[in-house]
Amino acid sequence: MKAEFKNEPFTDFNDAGNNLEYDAALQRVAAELGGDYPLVIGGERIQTNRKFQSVNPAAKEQVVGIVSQADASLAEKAISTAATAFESWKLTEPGERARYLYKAAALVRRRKHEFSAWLTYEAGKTRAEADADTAEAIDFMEFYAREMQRLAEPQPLTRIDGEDNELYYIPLGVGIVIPPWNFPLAILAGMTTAALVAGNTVVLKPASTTPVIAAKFAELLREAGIPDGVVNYLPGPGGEIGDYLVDHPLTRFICFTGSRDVGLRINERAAKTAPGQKWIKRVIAEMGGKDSIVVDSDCDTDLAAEAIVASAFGFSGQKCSACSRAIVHEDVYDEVLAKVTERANKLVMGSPAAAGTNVGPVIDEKAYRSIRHYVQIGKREGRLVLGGGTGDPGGYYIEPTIFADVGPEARIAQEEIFGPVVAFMKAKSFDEALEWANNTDYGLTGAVISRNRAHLERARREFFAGNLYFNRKCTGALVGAHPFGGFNMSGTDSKAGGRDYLLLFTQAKLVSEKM
Ligand SMILES: NC(=O)c1ccc[n+]([C@@H]2O[C@H](COP(=O)([O-])OP(=O)(O)OC[C@H]3O[C@@H](n4cnc5c(N)ncnc54)[C@H](O)[C@@H]3O)[C@@H](O)[C@H]2O)c1
Ligand SMILES: N[C@@H](CCC=O)C(=O)O
Repeated sequence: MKAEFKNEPFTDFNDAGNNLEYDAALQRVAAELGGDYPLVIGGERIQTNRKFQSVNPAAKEQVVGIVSQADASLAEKAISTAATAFESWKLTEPGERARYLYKAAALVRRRKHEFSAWLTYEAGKTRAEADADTAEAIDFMEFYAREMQRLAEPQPLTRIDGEDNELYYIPLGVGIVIPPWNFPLAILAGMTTAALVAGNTVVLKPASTTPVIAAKFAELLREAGIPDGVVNYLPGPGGEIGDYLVDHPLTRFICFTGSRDVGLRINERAAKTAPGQKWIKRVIAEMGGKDSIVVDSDCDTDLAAEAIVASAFGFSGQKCSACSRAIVHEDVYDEVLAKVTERANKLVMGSPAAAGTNVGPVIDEKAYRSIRHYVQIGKREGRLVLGGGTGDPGGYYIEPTIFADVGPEARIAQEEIFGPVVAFMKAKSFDEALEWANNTDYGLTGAVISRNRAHLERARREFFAGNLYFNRKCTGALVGAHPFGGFNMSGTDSKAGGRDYLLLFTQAKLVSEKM
């Protein structure tokens, strides 16, 4: 067993040397932009006639890669290849499977800035956000490798005289892994490697806007020695091949992270038994959020402002954990609003490749239009205090935007915007603030900024969120320390990066021998 798990440290970008190394990585990756990426099924690289251009959201004209697109017949080939590979992969010892993950983690660590640079180009992540994404990918692999080794140990069972009883966690079969674009390395790596270290094989369908980083990761798994067919890289239109993969009778489980609508669709389709299907499909679905930071009357208002700005505008608010509602007690409302506005006003919006940029672009034209539409709605539902505008038209830039005096039932207080927009809501009491924090269909993250112990204890019991934080931001869960996943329409609360996670990818088998 390896040494105890520790989180990968983040890079300090106040250090000039680290910035120079990042510059060099950006340059190396720039030389590779525009390359061709085939599908990879059973180790075979397959070019298709239909291609998708992945572009840099910060510079729309820049092509990051040209990616082949699968159709139903290639989806069929990927599933049957994964099913064949499962017959041998499931027999691989858990320790051996774990070693592949340690190796893959070491390879990413060695090329950390290079992976982060791809995230900057393809997802528009600033240096710090890209670095955190890469570090989390390393963490997931290190953590799940240890977890598999733990699950492979003899499991505690009640002793019965004359019997020898053992319980094994065995794999499920072929899994469809469907990640989102917003953590295109960490979440993709976490879901894929959790599935395979548990002994399953995978069809990996990356998000359409970030298929290149997915191809880089699939290639790295090969380099780490994972046999052909265990992970099959299958980019293609979600709406088209997604249903095919989900509906397939050989699909044993679906591991999805993304929007509520797609998650619910997958859940519904997976519940229908296809002809020839022998099992109940398992669905692991992590979905959206409408997350609140509650600010109490007795609190450190600087801390509150810092937490709101970091949670609302980090990666332009494109995190399921982002604070899109600041619910502030009326006693400190004006002060907190002023402090948040002052801090947000100083954020530097611009190219995520540049050192010192705080806010990059949003992911694509669709997101850009949708967020701008919400800004228009916000102008009717609240008072625009900051932002509302756009930036360099060469990219999809939207200014950090603050609306004040928003009601709890307003659309911008209820619907996931997934952009740099925060709604301030003035609560008369802590009771009212807590009631509003719970009045959404979601239940992913939340935070309370307070010095009042009784209020914190109440929130501990009553604030209905999968990840609740006190006196800090509501983003930035760390693997192992903050297992991540939400309640209600935020998903199945699968707690990625926690000790329960791998169980979702296994089934327990008990063998009892009479002695
Ligand atoms: N809870 C979490 O842990 C978590 C983490 C990250 C993102 N998210 C959520 O993800 C959303 C943003 O990500 P997104 O825009 O990529 O989400 P999305 O639902 O649009 O897409 C997610 C994935 O589903 C695929 N897809 C689309 N239609 C499909 C279908 N019919 N069948 C199968 N797959 C299909 C997409 O191609 C993509 O790979 C936000 O709602 C955010 O809150 C949640
Ligand atoms: N785990 C990340 C959010 C993932 C979703 O976007 C966080 O805690 O901020």
